[in-house]
Amino acid sequence: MFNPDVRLRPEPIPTDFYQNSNGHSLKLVQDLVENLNINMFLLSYWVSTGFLSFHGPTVSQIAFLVHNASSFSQPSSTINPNPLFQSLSHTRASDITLLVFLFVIVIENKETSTTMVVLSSQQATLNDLFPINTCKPTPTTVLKGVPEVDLSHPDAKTLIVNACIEFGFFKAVNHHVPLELMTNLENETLKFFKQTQLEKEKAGPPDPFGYGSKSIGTNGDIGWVEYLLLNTNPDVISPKSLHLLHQNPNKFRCAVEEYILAVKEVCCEVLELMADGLGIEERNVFSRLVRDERSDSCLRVNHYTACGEVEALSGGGNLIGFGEHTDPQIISVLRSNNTSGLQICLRDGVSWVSIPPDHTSFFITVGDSLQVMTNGGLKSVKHRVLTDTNMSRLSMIYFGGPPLNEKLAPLPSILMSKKEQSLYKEFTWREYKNAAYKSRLAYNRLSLFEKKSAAQ
Ligand SMILES: C=C1C[C@]23C[C@@]1(O)CC[C@H]2[C@@]12CC[C@H](O)[C@@](C)(C(=O)O1)[C@H]2[C@@H]3C(=O)O
Ligand SMILES: O=C(O)CCC(=O)C(=O)O
Ligand SMILES: [Fe+2]
Repeated sequence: MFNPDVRLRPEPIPTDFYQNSNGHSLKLVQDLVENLNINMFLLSYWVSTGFLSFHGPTVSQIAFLVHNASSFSQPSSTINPNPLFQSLSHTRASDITLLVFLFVIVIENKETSTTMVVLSSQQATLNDLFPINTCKPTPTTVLKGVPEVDLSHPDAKTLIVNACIEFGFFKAVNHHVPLELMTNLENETLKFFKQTQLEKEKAGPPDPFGYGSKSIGTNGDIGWVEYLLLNTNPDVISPKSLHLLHQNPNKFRCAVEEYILAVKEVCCEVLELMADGLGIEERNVFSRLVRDERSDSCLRVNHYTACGEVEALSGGGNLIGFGEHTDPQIISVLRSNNTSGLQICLRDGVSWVSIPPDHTSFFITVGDSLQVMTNGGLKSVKHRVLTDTNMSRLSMIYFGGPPLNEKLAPLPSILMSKKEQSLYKEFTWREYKNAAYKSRLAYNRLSLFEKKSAAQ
């Protein structure tokens, strides 16, 4: 972690303060320090912020300082920026005329209280340095037969179960949530995202709730995304979520609350249809967990700005907005604007297909907890988001989760009717969530809870 004394000293960086690993980069740093009047404070601010682009009338060069987010636990919002920083505005990558990339690794020596900045090669390309991965520029396969279920259709329960067995995913139409309610939240959150970076960061860093940018979770995952993560239960609402709701205009709060009420209903309706479709007598076996007043559900709003020139610079592939993962909860209910980007992985485990967006519908994904409760009958679906070059994507996802103390294990009725052995150990949602939040996005978290003998 950064030494706060060093961080706050507004002095030029002494030349011997940084070292380069290969003899190329020193001049670049000197140029940056001299031409841009960068002082120690500012450099530290960038580093602890993790990723920042800037421009200004007197600034002829633009720098991206990139680091592995997991190496810094110092929250950027605790740093009081100096006036120089305030005069620099956050800018979209596509506004940038000249890019200079630095890869900065800060090594702190606790004994001597010194910090060394090691810079990678000046010649390094974006591909070498940019930590947001890209996908190979291969033609995208669009899933033609996206399973679509009219929630009011008499066969909905069977169609849902079939889609969840085949894809772990389906599109829900005829859900009775007014479009206006969805666009209202979309517009209110867009107002939030349009604020300056400094303003937005007052609601961060995510703990996991709050505003986050580029860093996803706390284990080094990075994507071309900024987001708001809120927990939805008023009784267990985190101080960060509360602060966000109260700091922002009333309209924002109403939009969030109204949306949560409506989307929770959709979530429970789908879960009841699923239980029915699986032949489970207790229709509310899944939905009661989400309806429970202690339910640990949350709402996430992801904003993926168009990646423009950064994409071109990165070799033409799409930037990863949100890397591949499964959602740990029971099911997730996703609604997005009409910008594409969502992809799911087919059951072969290797083919990725794009899901055409539909701003009037919900997309439902099976989460890990449902996989456990159905003993693997319904499997959680790997999904990811790639950014669009020209259009921003805004998505809001409701993650229906059980109460923290809820024990998760395959349902006895499923084991009996299918004459199966349990594939999973019993664990509480708290235990699973803790393990999940310690893992990287792409990690197969359920493997930690599989019964080894049954899995073989
Ligand atoms: C890298 C991570 C982000 C995440 C927590 C985790 O350690 C692994 C699971 C991630 C995920 C995916 C679905 C949801 O977006 C999320 C809120 C969740 O419950 O699990 C995120 C977590 C997060 O962003 O903190
Ligand atoms: O933003 C999206 O469309 C999906 C993001 C996602 O999968 C998540 O937040 O867990
Ligand atoms: Fe997800």
